[in-house]
Amino acid sequence: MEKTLILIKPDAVEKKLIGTIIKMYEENGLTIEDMYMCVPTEEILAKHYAEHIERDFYKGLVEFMMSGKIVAVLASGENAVSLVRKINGATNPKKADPCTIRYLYGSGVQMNAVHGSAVIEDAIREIEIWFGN
Ligand SMILES: Nc1ncnc2c1ncn2[C@@H]1O[C@H](COP(=O)(O)OP(=O)(O)OP(=O)(O)O)[C@@H](O)[C@H]1O
Repeated sequence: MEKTLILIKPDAVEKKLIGTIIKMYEENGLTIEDMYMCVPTEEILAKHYAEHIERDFYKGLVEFMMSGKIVAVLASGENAVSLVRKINGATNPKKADPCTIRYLYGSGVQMNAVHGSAVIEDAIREIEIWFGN
C-alpha cells in the first residue's frame, strides 16, 4: 500500500482544525498509520524544504512552520500520494478547488493549512525525515 507524509501546519492547528482535517483524509479512504505533534526544529525543516532553501520565501516559511505546533501524519492507501494532494488542493487557497482543505481552511500561499508529499520519491524521503525507519 502506498504511503505519504502529511503535515498539518501551525495555522490549521491554531484554528483547532486537526480533527476536521484528519476526518477528511479518512473519509476519502486513507488510513492514518502514525501521527505526532511537535514544534519543528530549523534542522528538520531545512531537510524537509531542502528544494526551497534558495527561494526568497524560505526564511518566512521556516519562521511560520516554527511558530506553533504542527501534526506530522503518516498515511496510507491506494494512490495515497496523489489522493492527499487532491484533497489538499492547490498551493494558493484562492486557486484551489472548492471542497479542498486549502480552499476551505487556507488563508494564503504560505498559511495553507497542510502539506502533502508531491511524488512517491518525496514521500519516501519525507517519511524518513519525520518518522525515521
Ligand atoms: N510564493 C510563496 N510565498 C510564500 N510561501 C510559499 C510560496 N510558495 C510556496 N510557499 C510555501 O512553501 C510550501 C511549499 O511550496 P511548494 O511549491 O512545494 O508547494 P506545494 O507542493 O503545494 O506545498 P506542500 O509541499 O507544502 O504540499 C507551500 O505549501 C507554502 O506554504
